[in-house]
Amino acid sequence: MASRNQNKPPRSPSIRKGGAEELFSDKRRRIGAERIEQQGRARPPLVAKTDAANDGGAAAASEASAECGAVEFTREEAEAVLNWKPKKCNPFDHKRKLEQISDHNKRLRLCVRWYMGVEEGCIQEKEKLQTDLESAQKKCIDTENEMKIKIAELDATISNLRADISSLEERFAKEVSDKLEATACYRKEKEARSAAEQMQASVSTELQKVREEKSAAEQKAISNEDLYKRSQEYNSSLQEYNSNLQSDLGTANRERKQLEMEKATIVENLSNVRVHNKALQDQLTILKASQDESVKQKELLANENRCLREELKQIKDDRDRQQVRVLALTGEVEKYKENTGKSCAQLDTLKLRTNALEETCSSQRDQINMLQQQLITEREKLKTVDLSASETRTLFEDQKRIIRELQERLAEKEFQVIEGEKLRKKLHNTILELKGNIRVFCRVRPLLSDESSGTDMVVSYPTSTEALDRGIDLIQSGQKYPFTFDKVFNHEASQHDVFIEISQLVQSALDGYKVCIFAYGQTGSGKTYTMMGRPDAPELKGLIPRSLEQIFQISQSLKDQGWKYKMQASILEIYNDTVRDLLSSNRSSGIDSSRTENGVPVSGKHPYTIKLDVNGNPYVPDLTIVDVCSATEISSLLQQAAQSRSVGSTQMNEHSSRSHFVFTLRISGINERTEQEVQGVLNLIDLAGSERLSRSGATGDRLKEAQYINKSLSCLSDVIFALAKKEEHVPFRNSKLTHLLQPCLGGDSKTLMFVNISPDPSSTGESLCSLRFAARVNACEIGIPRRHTSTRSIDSRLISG
Ligand SMILES: Nc1ncnc2c1ncn2[C@@H]1O[C@H](COP(=O)(O)OP(=O)(O)OP(=O)(O)O)[C@@H](O)[C@H]1O
Repeated sequence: MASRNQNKPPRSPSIRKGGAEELFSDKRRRIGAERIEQQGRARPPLVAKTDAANDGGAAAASEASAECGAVEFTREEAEAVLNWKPKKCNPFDHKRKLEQISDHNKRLRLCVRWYMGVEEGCIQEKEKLQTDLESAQKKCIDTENEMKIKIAELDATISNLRADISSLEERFAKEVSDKLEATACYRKEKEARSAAEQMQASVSTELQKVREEKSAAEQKAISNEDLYKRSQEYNSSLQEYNSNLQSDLGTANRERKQLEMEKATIVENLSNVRVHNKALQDQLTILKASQDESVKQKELLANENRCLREELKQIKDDRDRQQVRVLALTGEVEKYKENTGKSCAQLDTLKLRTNALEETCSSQRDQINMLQQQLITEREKLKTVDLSASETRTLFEDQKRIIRELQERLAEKEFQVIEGEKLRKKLHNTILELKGNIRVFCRVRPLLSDESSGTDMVVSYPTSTEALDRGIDLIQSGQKYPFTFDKVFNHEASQHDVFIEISQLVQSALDGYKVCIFAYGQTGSGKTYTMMGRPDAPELKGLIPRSLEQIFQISQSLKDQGWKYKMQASILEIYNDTVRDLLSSNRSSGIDSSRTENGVPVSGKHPYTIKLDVNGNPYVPDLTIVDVCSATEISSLLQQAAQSRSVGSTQMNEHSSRSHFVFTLRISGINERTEQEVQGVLNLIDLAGSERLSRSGATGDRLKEAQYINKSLSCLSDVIFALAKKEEHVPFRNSKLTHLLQPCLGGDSKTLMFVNISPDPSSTGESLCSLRFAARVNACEIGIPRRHTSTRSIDSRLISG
């Protein structure tokens, strides 16, 4: 405050002490006073002065000038000075006006001076306040720093307090443990005290007894003393009595002796009493010593008891304090217990669940361990298996690669095979075409046992290179008739040799061509032997069973190339241009001899006719067609057909050789890989035996029969000839044989005719006719013009012989 007072702005002497602050405080007081005045109390500040100035005029001005620098203005006063207006007076009273104005100027000067002084004071005050502010800020910063330091100190204190709290807690825990120990100690001490009290009580009891005994001994000693006194009195009385009685010496001596004896007894008794008394005295002394000792012990115990009581009191105080704390802690503990009570239940359930889970976990852990062991072993196994698998995989990859290569090679080979098969078919067909779609083989059977060869050879075989195995010379009446065919089998040719030559045609049937093999020749020339052979001897099997066996063998082998074949067989015979189903189940019993067709008994059901389907191919309605899968089935069918044929012949009283036997196998092949389809037909025909009518001598039905055979054979040759020449008009279709075989004879069809020759000299004419017929068929294929102008001429020649 002293420094503040030193910084007071300079004031005019008229200004009261207190500086600008006091000025402002005065001003504030004044403004406050004005407010109070406005509220009720009127203050006549400078108004009176102003009025006085206004009214006083020059006097006021002079007064103001006299008090220059000592005038204070309020705001209103200053405003009044600033807003001063000259009073209305006589407009011509200039002197008065001038006085008023000069007075006002003086007041203005005073006011300005005052204001400047106030402003200067304000500036100083401002500077001072600034200084104070800076110092206050500095103080503030200092205080802040101090506060920070104090905060740090407080933090340290807090940490110390926390450490203290922790130490106190530790101490509390220690004290609790001490308390427990003290409680245990107290309990022990209590027990010791109770034991001591009991001991004290027993000692007190003993002491009381001793005291009682002492008192009893004292009374006894008193009584003994009384007795002694009385005894002494009695002795004295006795002495007096002795003295009295001395006179009576004798008696008295006796009495004295007696008395002495009594006295000795009494003395003895007295000594005994004394001894007893001494013993009692000793006992009393001992008891006193014991009492003293007991008293000392009692004092010691009392002191100890006192100490223990003090300690107990302290312990009790401690205990009370601890109990207060314990109560507080117990309250907290109760709260905790309340909180923990719920948690305990949850904890129990959780414990139960945890136990259960732990049990599960332990069992699962065991399982996991076991499984891990298994896993380890399995992993080891897996490793070994992986190794072997990788090796196997490598091998597998190699094998796969090899398989792929092999598959590629296989596909390539299959493609090559297919292409080769196509090529083979093409070449095979080309070869056959080159050989001729219509070929003629000649077979000469050996002489039978009942036939005589005679001296002249009927048949000879040219040995020239170009005619070797192809030429045959027939000698009749010394004249040699040379013929050339595609192949000539002499009498030594076996069935196998013959089949080798025709096996290619069988292959053609599987390739989808129509193949027709038939045997032509005179009766007994060996047609049936060639076609059917002898069923009892396998090596003598004919072309039909051999061809069918080959068909099934090849079809089986072609399965690998994707070919699937369906075979359907039918067997019929044509007798006198009447068709007979040889596989019909009612064939044997169904012949009604009363019903005939062309003189032939026919089935009771109906005669078999040949019709054309939508493609123009002939078929026989109701003909038995059997699906066949093996050559065995075929052989059984052939047996059935042979049986039906012989039964039919017997019933008709005809020989089976006079009917045409036609075995037809329709082959449907499909290749799913190459999507190829083939439809082949294999016709194996054993024609009826031709004969020279002139020589046979047949008449009636037999003649008609022979005429039919020759006619049908002539028709067949004509049809073959016409088809080979691709003539539009095919003659002689009225024969059921040609009608049935026509689709198998033209175009790409393969036709093979066996001409069977008998070496019997008696049938040389028939052989010549057969050879000529075969030569005509052979000639049409190779383009040789017919040597005969008309088939009729041949027929007529055949018929005329
Ligand atoms: N190549 C041959 N080797 C041995 N014996 C044969 C040969 N050809 C035919 N024969 C025998 O000749 C006899 C007549 O043969 P086969 O019955 O086959 O003649 P065919 O032409 O069928 O007569 P048909 O026209 O009357 O039926 C039979 O006993 C047959 O065994």
